[in-house]
Amino acid sequence: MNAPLSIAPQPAGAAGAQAPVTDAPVPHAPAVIRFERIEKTYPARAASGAVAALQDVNLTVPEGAIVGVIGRSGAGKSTLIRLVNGLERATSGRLIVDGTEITALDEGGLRAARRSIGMIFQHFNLLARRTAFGNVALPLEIAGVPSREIKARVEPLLDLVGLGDKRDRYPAELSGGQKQRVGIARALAMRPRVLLSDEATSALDPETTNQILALLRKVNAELNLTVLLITHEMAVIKSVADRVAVLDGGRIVEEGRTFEIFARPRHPTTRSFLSALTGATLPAYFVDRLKPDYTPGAEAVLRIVFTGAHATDPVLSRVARDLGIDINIIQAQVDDIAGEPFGVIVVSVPGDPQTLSGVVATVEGLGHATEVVGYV
Ligand SMILES: Nc1ncnc2c1ncn2[C@@H]1O[C@H](COP(=O)(O)OP(=O)(O)OP(=O)(O)O)[C@@H](O)[C@H]1O
Repeated sequence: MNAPLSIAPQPAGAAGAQAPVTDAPVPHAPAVIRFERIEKTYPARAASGAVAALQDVNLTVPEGAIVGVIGRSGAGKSTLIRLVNGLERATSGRLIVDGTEITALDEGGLRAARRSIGMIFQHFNLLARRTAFGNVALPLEIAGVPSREIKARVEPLLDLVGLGDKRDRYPAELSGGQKQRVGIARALAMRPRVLLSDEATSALDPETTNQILALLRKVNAELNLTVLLITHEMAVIKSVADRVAVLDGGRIVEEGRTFEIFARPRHPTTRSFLSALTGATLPAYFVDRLKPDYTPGAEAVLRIVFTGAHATDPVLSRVARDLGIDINIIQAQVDDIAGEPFGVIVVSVPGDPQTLSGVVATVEGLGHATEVVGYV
């Protein structure tokens, strides 16, 4: 389905209570994680009422996929990921992980199920008194694996994450990125089928973030590991996730292939995450001038997404010619999302509603998606 984007502002929360928008069917690979009508309500405390942290969450994570869940602070991301390994219990609904109904397990059953689920954390959660080797070995020791086998399993894992030469270093002697590599090796020690990533790159600088995300892609591909990650950064989703679910106020408001969501975001929350990403790549002097609303004489800043083989130049020259307007190119870049070419061009055009809707209609009529980023 190629529903064009409308530039008409949608009332806040207009889509919030509806079913999530999704146009990409979940691939046919078997589901390794499946949330079915999951609800999670934290009970009332003395000073505060009950909190509905997750409502009617339905989400499928296909085998071998990397699925990202993005949401703002308080959207319910941590709650969602902690349900998967039973650190939180759902109030209602069914959650199936690797063929086991997690929601039906008692504590003993959960302990066993956790062995096939690895997890990495924002602050790494390493034991300061153990070396890199000792941290990776810990889950194996707890499971009673003989020490010779532990060595045979831990050393290749340290090599896999690029830390073969740091096996005897303590966390305090490692950089943030190296600590997260230890965290990843530790999460893989029990040979899980599922890896959960809880804001694993939020404490890292951009370059280290990219290295860790590349490592996640590598272990996903080499070990056919299914990955569910939560983040508040669209850049993380763009770099690593095959599919994305947008969580807002405890509900999944949009879900689909990352490429499709980037090309045609439909929910206001998704759009605002993408605008923030576009904003982050625009020159600072320009972002400082951006206003959310039109004032007479202002120019509209339009983000146009070109997918596939469409050329950009004929579109812009045609719009300029047909409407008799000037178009200023502010930024143009060709990106790659999950291996598919994806061109984004940011332009400014006359911002009066009539001209702007003419521009949008022409560009969308040629099959491209548009979004008004703001006005200057
Ligand atoms: N143990 C708890 N008891 C009561 N309320 C909780 C508890 N944990 C989370 N909440 C509430 O549930 C909602 C969702 O919280 P959650 O931590 O899942 O969100 P989040 O998207 O992970 O946020 P952040 O990005 O800030 O970590 C919030 O309103 C939060 O205050």
